[in-house]
Amino acid sequence: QRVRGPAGVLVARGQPGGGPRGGRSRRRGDPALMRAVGVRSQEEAQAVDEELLAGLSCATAIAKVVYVPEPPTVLVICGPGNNGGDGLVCARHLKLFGYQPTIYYPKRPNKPLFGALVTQCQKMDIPFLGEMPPSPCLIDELYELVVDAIFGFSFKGDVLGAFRSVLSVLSGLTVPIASIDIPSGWDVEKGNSGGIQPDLLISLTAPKKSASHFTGRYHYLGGRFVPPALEKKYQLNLPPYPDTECVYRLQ
Ligand SMILES: NC(=O)C1=CN([C@@H]2O[C@H](COP(=O)(O)OP(=O)(O)OC[C@H]3O[C@@H](n4cnc5c(N)ncnc54)[C@H](OP(=O)(O)O)[C@@H]3O)[C@@H](O)[C@H]2O)[C@@H](O)CC1
Ligand SMILES: [K+]
Repeated sequence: QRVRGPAGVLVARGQPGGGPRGGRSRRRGDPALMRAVGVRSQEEAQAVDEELLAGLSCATAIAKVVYVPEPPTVLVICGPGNNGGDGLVCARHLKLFGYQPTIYYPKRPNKPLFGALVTQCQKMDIPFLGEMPPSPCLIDELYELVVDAIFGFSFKGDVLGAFRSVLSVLSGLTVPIASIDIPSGWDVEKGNSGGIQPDLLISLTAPKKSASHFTGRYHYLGGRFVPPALEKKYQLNLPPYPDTECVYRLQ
């Protein structure tokens, strides 16, 4: 029997990520099991899958750029929405790729998906910081890379609340920043010339208009999950991902 594992791939039950092993076998349609697992609408299931695949794309793009020295220590800063969720998934895959991620996740939404993503990171022994390192030089000293998973395409206006000071620390960094989908604090369409300037941008699904203001060295497209009908409807003209790759280098 095959079930959906943590990375959104199909795995055999009893294999890592494949659910309960051994013990009393459960018959199909067991109501207790259904209650424990929870049921998802088609739309929710698709959104979960996309989030998981988006996070894998981000970790893959970072691994392709290969930041040295080894083993690279990475600070992953996660925001309150799905961009933050992508950061959690990215951190987990970075750990599997041999990196040493640490997560700062100060504003956690009360939704089961995000709770599950945190648990998965904890099970991988990824540490969570209680406080943001207060100065850019402390981050420069402790980490080789910062992953910006704070805000994505739903960000609007000026940065409000606690992330204002987080972004002000990030704008003083010497170590490179990898931004997921959109550099945080940038207007989704117009960018932000005074904001953070990432070295790597991983655009998900399709680059947003603000990507034309990106001046860093590496730009990848990730999230190979767009159905052909949707690509046609929105005229996305996505590039051909080679072989089984989940990322495509645009710059
Ligand atoms: N097909 C898809 O959907 C896919 C989506 N994907 C990923 O999801 C990302 C979009 O996620 P998202 O829509 O959850 O919102 P996101 O940008 O993470 O943050 C919203 C949060 O920010 C807050 N906030 C807003 N403005 C603010 C301000 N000025 N100052 C301070 N806070 C502000 C806002 O607060 P609120 O307005 O609710 O109070 C809310 O809490 C997308 O970029 C990509 O990474 C991929 O996984 C693949 C497929
Ligand atoms: K971001």
